[in-house]
Amino acid sequence: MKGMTGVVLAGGQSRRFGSPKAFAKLNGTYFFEIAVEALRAVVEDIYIVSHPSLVDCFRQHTAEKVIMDEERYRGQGPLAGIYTVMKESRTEWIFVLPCDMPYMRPEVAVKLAQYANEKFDAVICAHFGRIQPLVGMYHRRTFAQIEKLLQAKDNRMKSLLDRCHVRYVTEQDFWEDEIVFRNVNMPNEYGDIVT
Ligand SMILES: Nc1nc2c(ncn2[C@@H]2O[C@H](COP(=O)(O)OP(=O)(O)OP(=O)(O)O)[C@@H](O)[C@H]2O)c(=O)[nH]1
Ligand SMILES: [Mg+2]
Repeated sequence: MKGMTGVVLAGGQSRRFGSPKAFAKLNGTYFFEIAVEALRAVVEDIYIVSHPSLVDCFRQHTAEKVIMDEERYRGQGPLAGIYTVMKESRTEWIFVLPCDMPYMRPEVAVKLAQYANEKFDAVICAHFGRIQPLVGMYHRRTFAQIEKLLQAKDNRMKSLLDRCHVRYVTEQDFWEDEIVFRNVNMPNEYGDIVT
């Protein structure tokens, strides 16, 4: 879709996982590639936003753009990643996915993208009663608010959503298997994942 930039959030430390989650594999595919493939179904331009220790590794494994969280907000979590890509890109919307949802599918991105609507600041998956702030679209007009939160060291995605006009997309809008929203935190959570 024109007017939308894709973002793979991959700047976490994977402390609980023990090795970089972006490079864990499901059925032979790196986790980050699963997110890239899902985004590719809806956007032309994709950024992987990570931290200095992983940039070289990403560049060896992908032709996508790889950038680092803006230095002044580094370590402040996904909000810093979103901020960085909004600064780098020009589109009205950015479509965010985390690098640790290996069951994510392109169809989810396609269906969610249909809910992009100028009336809202953010359009976020909230299937089965669980808000997924890292599976959704953020309008550029949220940039100033994001910056304000980062400056105040309030890094919670919830703080941003509380200050935005959000369209929560649920199973009543489109049905999806619960599994697609599973995010991996520990190495032994699921049997089919290879670290
Ligand atoms: N760009 C960016 N992404 C982040 C940052 N912190 C977390 N993420 C990403 O946000 C998603 C969810 O984060 P977590 O589940 O906490 O992953 P994590 O921080 O790597 O793992 P832990 O160290 O165990 O908390 C993952 O895709 C992370 O890579 C950050 O500071 N910058
Ligand atoms: Mg974390």
